[in-house]
Amino acid sequence: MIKEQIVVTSAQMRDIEGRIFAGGMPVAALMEKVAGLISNRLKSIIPKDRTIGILVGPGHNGGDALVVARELHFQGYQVWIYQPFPKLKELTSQHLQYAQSLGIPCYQELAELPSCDFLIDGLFGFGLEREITGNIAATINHFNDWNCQIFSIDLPSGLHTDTGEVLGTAIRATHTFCLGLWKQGLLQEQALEYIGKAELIDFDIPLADIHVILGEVPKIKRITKTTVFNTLSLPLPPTTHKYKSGHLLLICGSKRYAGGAILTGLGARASGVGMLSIAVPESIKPLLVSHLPEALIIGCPETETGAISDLQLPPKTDLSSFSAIACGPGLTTDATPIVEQVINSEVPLILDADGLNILAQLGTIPTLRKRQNTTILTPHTGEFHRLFPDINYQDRVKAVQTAALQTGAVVLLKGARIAISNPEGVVWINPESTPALARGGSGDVLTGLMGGILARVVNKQVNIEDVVAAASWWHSQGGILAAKERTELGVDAFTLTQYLMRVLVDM
Ligand SMILES: NC(=O)C1=CN([C@@H]2O[C@H](COP(=O)(O)OP(=O)(O)OC[C@H]3O[C@@H](n4cnc5c(N)ncnc54)[C@H](OP(=O)(O)O)[C@@H]3O)[C@@H](O)[C@H]2O)[C@@H](O)CC1
Ligand SMILES: Nc1ncnc2c1ncn2[C@@H]1O[C@H](COP(=O)(O)OP(=O)(O)O)[C@@H](O)[C@H]1O
Ligand SMILES: [K+]
Repeated sequence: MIKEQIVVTSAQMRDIEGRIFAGGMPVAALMEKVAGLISNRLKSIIPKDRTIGILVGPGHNGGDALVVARELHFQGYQVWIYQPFPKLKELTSQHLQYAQSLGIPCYQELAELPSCDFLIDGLFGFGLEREITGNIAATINHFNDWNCQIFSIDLPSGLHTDTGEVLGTAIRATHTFCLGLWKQGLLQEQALEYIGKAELIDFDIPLADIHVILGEVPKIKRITKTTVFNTLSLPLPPTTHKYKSGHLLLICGSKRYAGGAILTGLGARASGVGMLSIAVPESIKPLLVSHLPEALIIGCPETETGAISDLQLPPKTDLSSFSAIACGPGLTTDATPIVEQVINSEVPLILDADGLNILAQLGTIPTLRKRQNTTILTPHTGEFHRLFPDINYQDRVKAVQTAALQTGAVVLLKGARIAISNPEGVVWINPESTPALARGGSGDVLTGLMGGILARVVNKQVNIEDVVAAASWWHSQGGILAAKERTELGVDAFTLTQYLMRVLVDM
């Protein structure tokens, strides 16, 4: 387990910190070390002739900020300190006293503050547990209106360390230096507008202490390139053949939503799956053949509305012939019997889009638990709400854990920060993405890609949540790469499919 993958709550961080101190590390020494690393990072970013305002809170986040102030002062920066609190923790108070003795200007009143080019936010860290109100709230809003870059220490002051919720108000940082281990709140969607560019400052927390608190395999993890690479099962064995690289059945599309089937197929193509079969209504079969000549397109009888009415598989084939099924994009809700049929099969199954809407209509979510094989559900927030109206998705990590526990499925909640949970509550969070993906059809691409990876590796002793994580990461990285080359407006879903392979090339 690498540190970049580990995610902690404030209680876990406090326990880990407690072990370090109990082991003999002096608190002041650790603060000195951490703040030294932050100062070095700032020196590499901020030119020497700039003025830096340091915002100091009552706890050790404020203490970190004061050590940073002192170090930057010695490096020749113009520094001032703003400290509005009547009472400080002892160590913080000592650092303030020393900064004052060095002649660093210290202010308690907003009105007295000189201007500056950069702000360092050391108001609150993981010790913030209640709403910020009154003067302090007004102060934070005031600094947000200064048009300058803000570097937050540990996390933007005002964010809940675990949920990323704004507690009253919060600093809108342009950069966040997360200390030691990733705090869960920084990976939650609602924190996104506040954290800017986030990076981890690794201050050598012993792995042994982490393992004692989080277990050998932590439950909540951040997806990294390494996770993905291990799951993709590369390089291919030299003697492989097409049926050893998985056979995916996609069930998707309707006369109304033919494009969704093409996009799902192109997503699956990018996965490198050995065999791809795509069941669609008969009337759109020629269209699919023209876009995916390598796939076996199964034209099915259709309803009057142009949805699949009967899954007519080729002779000598039944659902168990496939390594995995991905079902849903573009089906319309007229394909209800098909969704019931795949749920009743014993094949590893991904349900997306109308597959989920039908599931919600059927009201048979608990029957998913009876499935003998893997089930993966990939709702966006609207679909999630239809499926799980009683689950509050404000804390997305808790929400996916609850949904996975209820269904026995691996649940992926889409959005700017995808969260994935297996029924045991093992969570992956996708830490990087791009709003360029917020366009119709990009979810269809994800379903196809995930289906293909699942079919390829399902019999290779991989964890299913790792497969889902790998697909999410790959999909997001495709979006990021495409947006870099084509701008955020240039990433339509078809274009996205063309960038997926490039992600692997660059890996
Ligand atoms: N973990 C590590 O290994 C290391 C951690 N380090 C650093 O320590 C930070 C955590 O420090 P921390 O525990 O002192 O808490 P912190 O976030 O500074 O603030 C809590 C203070 O705020 C107050 N307060 C709370 N809510 C309030 C409100 N709404 N309005 C007003 N006041 C409020 C509360 O006082 P209270 O009134 O509750 O007594 C308390 O005094 C951490 O983020 C990191 O930067 C590094 O130095 C070394 C390595
Ligand atoms: N703001 C955003 N930032 C990053 N990714 C996003 C954002 N909004 C949506 N996405 C991603 O785009 C995809 C959209 O999927 P979905 O809503 O199912 O679209 P569709 O059904 O039209 O294909 C998901 O992978 C989702 O995580
Ligand atoms: K902070």
